[in-house]
Amino acid sequence: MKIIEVKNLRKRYPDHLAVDDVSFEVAEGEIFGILGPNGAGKTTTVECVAGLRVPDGGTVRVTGLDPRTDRDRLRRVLGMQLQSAALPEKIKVWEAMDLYASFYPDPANWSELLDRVGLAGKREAAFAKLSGGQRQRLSVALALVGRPRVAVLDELTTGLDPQARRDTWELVEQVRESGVTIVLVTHFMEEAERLCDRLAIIDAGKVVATDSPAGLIAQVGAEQRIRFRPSAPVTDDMLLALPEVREVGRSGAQVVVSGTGNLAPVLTLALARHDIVPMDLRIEQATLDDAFLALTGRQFA
Ligand SMILES: Nc1ncnc2c1ncn2[C@@H]1O[C@H](COP(=O)(O)OP(=O)(O)OP(=O)(O)O)[C@@H](O)[C@H]1O
Repeated sequence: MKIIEVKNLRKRYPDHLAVDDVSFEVAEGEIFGILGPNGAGKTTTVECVAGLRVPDGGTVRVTGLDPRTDRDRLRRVLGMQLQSAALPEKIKVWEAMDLYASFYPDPANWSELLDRVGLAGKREAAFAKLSGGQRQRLSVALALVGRPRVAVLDELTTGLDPQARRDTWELVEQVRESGVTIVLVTHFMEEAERLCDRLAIIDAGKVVATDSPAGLIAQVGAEQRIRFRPSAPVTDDMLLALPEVREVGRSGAQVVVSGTGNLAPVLTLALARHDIVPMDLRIEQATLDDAFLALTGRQFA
């Protein structure tokens, strides 16, 4: 079932067309990414989805609700984590949770939620005293306190150190496992690749492509490169006979094979059939960066 449907969304600020033509659908239970460089229109898009901005064109439906006319009902199904949780410095963690819970008719048990996001020990701490990662965890808990079916997480890991970022990714996966559909706004390729089931790449207010991370990479025919040292001589012809292989190069004792599709398993199987072991095997996978470059003609800023 489609939990979110966005068709031909358009939003103009007085001096800037922020969202030109954005369409996508989010299925129940998935982690759907909205990936794009700074200023691409990601935040404006999700603000329209959450009913925080009124679009100039197009349609948005969230569980069938129109954010423009069903704001109250929408608030109960969609939880929004804002880009930088703007809480008063002195508010304590438990006070913030209690306050947000009071906005909903049937809130989650916020004490359990704090436990789930790893902040049980910080109940009495003031917002100002939390680390960046803890603030983000709190903002996720606040987005979940109304028991939403969809949580929109915007730039969740910006400014976090690598460990805090990984912890936050785990949290996002746990939230999804608990049955909440997630829309994840990010400008981190690695984050999108790691977490999202599917994603829309947005550039200059338009969707450039929508697919799974692997699908996007395959769509642009981005290549993988495999390097290895064969345990016995291997001919170029033998490798080029595999449909997945496009090019074979040599670098000293190393063979460098470029290609697409299931290159790695196909290649290792073919070598095994010839009793050749690929020593020091290294796979250089194409990434979403490569896909972005191929789709837009420029590097991801
Ligand atoms: N309230 C506003 N008034 C005028 N222009 C705005 C407003 N909000 C955003 N913009 C402009 O619209 C464009 C899209 O902004 P938006 O925040 O949606 O992009 P984004 O992809 O989320 O980028 P970022 O990751 O930097 O937030 C940008 O050029 C931005 O400067």
